Amino acid sequence: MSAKPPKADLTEPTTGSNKTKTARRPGQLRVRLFDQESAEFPLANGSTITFGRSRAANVVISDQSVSKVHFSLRVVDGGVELEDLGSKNGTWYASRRVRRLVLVPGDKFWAGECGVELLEVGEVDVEIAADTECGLLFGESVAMRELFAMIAKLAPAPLDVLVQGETGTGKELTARTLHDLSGRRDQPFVVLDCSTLPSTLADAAIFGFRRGAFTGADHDQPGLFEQADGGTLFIDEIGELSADLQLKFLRALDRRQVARLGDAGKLRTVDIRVVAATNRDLSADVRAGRFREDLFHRVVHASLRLPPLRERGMDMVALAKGFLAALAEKHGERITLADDAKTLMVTYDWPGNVRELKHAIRRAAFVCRDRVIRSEDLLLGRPDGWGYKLAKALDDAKSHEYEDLHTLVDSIYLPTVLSECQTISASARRLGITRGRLRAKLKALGLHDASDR
Ligand SMILES: Nc1ncnc2c1ncn2[C@@H]1O[C@H](COP(=O)(O)OP(=O)(O)OP(=O)(O)O)[C@@H](O)[C@H]1O
Repeated sequence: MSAKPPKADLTEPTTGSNKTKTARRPGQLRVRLFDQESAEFPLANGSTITFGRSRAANVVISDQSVSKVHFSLRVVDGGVELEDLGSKNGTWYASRRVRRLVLVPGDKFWAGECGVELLEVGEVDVEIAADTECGLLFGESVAMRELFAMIAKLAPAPLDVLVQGETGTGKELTARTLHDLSGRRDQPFVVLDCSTLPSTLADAAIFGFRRGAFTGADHDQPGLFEQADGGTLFIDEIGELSADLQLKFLRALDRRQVARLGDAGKLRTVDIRVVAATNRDLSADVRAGRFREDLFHRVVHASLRLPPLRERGMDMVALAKGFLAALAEKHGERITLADDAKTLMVTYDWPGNVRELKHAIRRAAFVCRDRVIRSEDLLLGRPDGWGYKLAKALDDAKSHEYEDLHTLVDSIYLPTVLSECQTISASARRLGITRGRLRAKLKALGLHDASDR
């Protein structure tokens, strides 16, 4: 079986500059396992090093009291984060069992009975983009601009790319940017989302079918691989692929050929560049036998890691201003951020990353007073709050349009206000609208009962 690389993209990118600068960031950990020489471990931007007794760990410790994958170290703001990965004998610091802790050089801890000392966090020079924008992505932090420099290099290269990052960090936007900055930009960008593929329809959707291949197949239909011919196939959530599909993908990607259902004899050659994304640690899945190693190597010619928002310096504030500017452009209302809102944003964890920020800012823009967003308008970290429900509803509805958002805000926020204020008058006062207007809104939402109050 011959592996055919994707077509070389020789044309120059249309947007995004390749100008770079140099910056310094933490890039090396020096650690000593007790009774051993110290060892140095290089760190890619934001990456994690795992330690344990088995080969599944990045650093193997041969000590029976240490679990297979016992703990990890990762550079964060202000030190090195130690995380116990569910070990049997525990991770101990100052005689206390810990799950997560930020260490500074000189700190010692125990993994089971094995002592570990963090000696030094070394800095390295990295190349960062001079620009704070890269295609569709925005970021001022060193972490993001290091990524932009890498995207600018990889986009025109004939390489398949794996994009890793937590949910909402911008993986799809990155894939789109890789496409837009490549020579394939005038060709299709096709999305194949493995997490929403119903297994019964998966084969037909991905590989296409021939008329008569199954009941209801009344025409010939090319699958997603063929639809992406000449362009980019974005395989989202590739870690969710079933074992059966992993094998079929491997064959298709290896040969760069597909056969439609009911037409097995006819192989169709496709010229695609694959960009895959996952929020899982795919190499850990490979080590654990959940993901095929051969498929992993087939789709990972190069990989990009999107840092979580909490590791992007002050980017959340700059991004929030960008989202507000976009709203102002569309609706003519200029809304600003109060200092306490900025402080909250910088200290908050952002588990939903940029998506959570975007929703938080948009809904705050609706409910804030005097066109200023204050910390209480952001409703962060309150899973019981209407804001959280709204973010979830928005995600479910995949609706990002202002008008839809407006209705969604009303449908979730208004009943909450009503139940808190009890009467129409008090609710209208709280919302700063007339009783008549509130009644009309409730009626439009079909909330007649509530409007009777
Ligand atoms: N750096 C960025 N600049 C501007 N907008 C961004 C950035 N990153 C993400 N976004 C916005 O955040 C939202 C989530 O982005 P995207 O869908 O690309 O994330 P994802 O990592 O693919 O999410 P998931 O894992 O849940 O599929 C989108 O609305 C996107 O426009």
